[in-house]
Amino acid sequence: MKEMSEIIRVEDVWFRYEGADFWALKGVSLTIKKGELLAIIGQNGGGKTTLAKNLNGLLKPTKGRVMVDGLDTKTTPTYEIVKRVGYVFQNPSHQIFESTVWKEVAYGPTNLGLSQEEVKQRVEWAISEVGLQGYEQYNPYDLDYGKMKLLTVASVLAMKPQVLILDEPTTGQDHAGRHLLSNLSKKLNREGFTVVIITHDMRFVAETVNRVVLVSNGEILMDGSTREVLNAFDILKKAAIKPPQIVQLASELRKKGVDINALTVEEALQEILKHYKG
Ligand SMILES: Nc1ncnc2c1ncn2[C@@H]1O[C@H](COP(=O)(O)OP(=O)(O)OP(=O)(O)O)[C@@H](O)[C@H]1O
Repeated sequence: MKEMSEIIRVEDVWFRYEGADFWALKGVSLTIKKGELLAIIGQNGGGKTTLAKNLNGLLKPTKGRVMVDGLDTKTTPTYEIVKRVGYVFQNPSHQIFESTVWKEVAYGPTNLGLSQEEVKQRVEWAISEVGLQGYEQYNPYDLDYGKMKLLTVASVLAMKPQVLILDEPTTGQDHAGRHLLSNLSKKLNREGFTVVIITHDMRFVAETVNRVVLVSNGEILMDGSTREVLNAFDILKKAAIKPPQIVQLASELRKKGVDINALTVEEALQEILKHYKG
């Protein structure tokens, strides 16, 4: 297998918000390799967003350091970091401020100082990546919530960052929207983007990512494959997280001697059919 090189390294990071009397991050260390598709999970207030904002230089560690593509976020201008690590905010209205979809997506690449032709190519590419062709002249606020979310992804993609951070992408999404975002995350990852998803949506995690970092109370409780972490019931419980129902069902079935290790409905279906057909 091809050795993946490192894109982000978090070294013993401690973070305290100005004026706060507690540490939001307490000695977090983490390495993210190019081409990974991972989730940072944890209960509300555990430190996920604080960690994610330290990954793209929006926040700088109080102690310790974060290296992005070999650059120390504390001593490198933030725009150099933001160019490499794009952040899609949880709430689209915190990110959208132009009057059309086209202008919104063009904003980032224009600010990078690219030629008009290059901006045009990037906008067309980013809009088609997320499937918003035909909506270029819409006012972003006339789009439904799911499409608004796709627009914020396109705006960040148009900057062609190496890493894409999606903060709680499934909040406010219906089933179809969640499915679309899961497929989009996987597609972008296949195309070479490193994708980091911050979420407490365990079903989305099971369906989407390969690696899971569990953050609780400002610390990393576990870092492993999706299958390992979602099956570590005792550790998840410490972080007040319930594994997806399919994972719980598979665990109960294993106790009864049924050989099943599914994370998703599709996997369970395949394993069950194999059993019956075999
Ligand atoms: N601007 C701020 N000033 C002071 N404290 C903050 C600030 N933002 C977050 N915190 C605190 O830092 C801790 C970690 O918050 P953080 O937002 O990183 O958690 P989270 O896991 O992302 O939670 P959520 O899912 O609710 O976003 C919490 O105790 C939170 O109240």
